[in-house]
Amino acid sequence: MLGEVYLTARQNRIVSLVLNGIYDLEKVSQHLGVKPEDIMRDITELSNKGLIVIHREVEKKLKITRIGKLYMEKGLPEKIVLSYYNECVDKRIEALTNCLSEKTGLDRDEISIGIQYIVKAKCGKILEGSLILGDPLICQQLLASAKHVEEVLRSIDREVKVSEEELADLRKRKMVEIVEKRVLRISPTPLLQELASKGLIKEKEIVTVVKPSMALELDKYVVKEFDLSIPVPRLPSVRKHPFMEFIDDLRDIMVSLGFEEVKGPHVEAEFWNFDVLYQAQDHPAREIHDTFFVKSDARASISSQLMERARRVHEKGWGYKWSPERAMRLVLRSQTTAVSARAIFERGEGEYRVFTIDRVFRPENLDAKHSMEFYQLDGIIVGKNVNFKHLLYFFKELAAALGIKEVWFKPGYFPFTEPSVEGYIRHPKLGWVEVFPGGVFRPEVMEILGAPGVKAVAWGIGVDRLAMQVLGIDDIRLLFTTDIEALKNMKYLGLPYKFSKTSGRNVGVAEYPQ
Ligand SMILES: N[C@@H](Cc1ccccc1)C(=O)O
Repeated sequence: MLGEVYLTARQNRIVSLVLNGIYDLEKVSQHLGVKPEDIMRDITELSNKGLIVIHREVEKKLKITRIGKLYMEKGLPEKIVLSYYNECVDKRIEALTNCLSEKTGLDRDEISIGIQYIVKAKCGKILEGSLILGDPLICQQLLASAKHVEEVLRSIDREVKVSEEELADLRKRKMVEIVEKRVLRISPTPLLQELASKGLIKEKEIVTVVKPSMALELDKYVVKEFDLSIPVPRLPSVRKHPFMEFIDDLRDIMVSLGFEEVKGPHVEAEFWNFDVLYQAQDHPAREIHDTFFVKSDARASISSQLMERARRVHEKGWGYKWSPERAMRLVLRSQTTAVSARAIFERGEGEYRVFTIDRVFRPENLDAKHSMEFYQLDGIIVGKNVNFKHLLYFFKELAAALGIKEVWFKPGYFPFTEPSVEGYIRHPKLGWVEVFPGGVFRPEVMEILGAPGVKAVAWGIGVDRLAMQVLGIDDIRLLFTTDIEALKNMKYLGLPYKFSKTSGRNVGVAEYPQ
């Protein structure tokens, strides 16, 4: 005999949606005006009661890429080139590209792609460096097929099915991509259908605690029974990203060595990134590494007294006309030495040690050893009697704390330090890698920063390279990966003195400098 089944109001609504053929969990949750994850508990309970079945599926969906969206909005580049071709007088590729780009707002790369398609389709050819259109019939065909592609894009956008052939072309041109989506579907069981048809599904308030106030109308409620036999879901244990763990440990080491942590902005004035470091505005040393410039009219504000000091020191030392306008422009900081400089300016004379661990940005081509953004650990030791030996000692001390046995030093060059040093450590696969650049800040730097005559040793350590050594990886991209499998394989055992002998990592103690 089937008995009555009690459901909460929400479970009852879910059940009636499912009985009406709405199986997609996302749609069900939309009907209820909540997020899918909010009804997971109800879904599990309904499934435990044998009323619904949960199906987990992977659905392939088409996604329009950034390029696809651009083409949908502006039209395919070949169409644009053809439609505006007559409006540009100079048909030489360079001039034509500029003209079309100006007229249409499409960037030059896209215009070039348009021209390539026109040539490939034989609607035009390049004669003596100019694009000359040919057979109008062929161009008409090209236009028609471009329009068709745009229509296909719009169909995909409206989630209308398109043919494999049509798709192939769009995928080749990277207008769409296939993304996999995990979807949950639920369907009614025969039991549910039977209960529903006999009107045995009842809605009640389901409570876990009976309060005295309910005593008089107990039949309004159902007290929920706990089913302790249901296995609890096993969640993967959550842990910090190994690279972040390593950075935390680095921070710990710095603090234990008596350093105070400071922070500075990612968007920085050229002034702090270069000028205070005595990197001449007209000198290639300024481009010792490439820099991302911020496309904006915004300018930094810097005290005029400080600017004046920078001007005086630059003009006296380098003999050129220093430009305050240039100094006020904004960049993505290319070195955290900007933060060290700010710290000296704020603290002035006296004795102190500060450090910062943070991201810097440089336009590099991404490969195993280079990334456009990476971490640096910059620090300074400031005081009247600080000297170069303190710097070498610091590097050795840090290496020792990290369990790195070999450090090799050679003289180096940096525009703002003299003397300068480059310290190398040995990576099992990559060989000797430079991770410890540093030096004594030049007197000019200290003068600009308002601490004339004070000594400071400074460094800017490549944290990522250090991490590659410590984490045993040989590709910098892995440090930023979100691929769980790759992350599982990345073992960070912690600092040498933090793990037990049984953990298997065998590190020796670094030798201290004499
Ligand atoms: N900022 C330098 C490193 C450095 C910092 C401080 C002193 C000397 C060198 C770089 O990024 O290459």
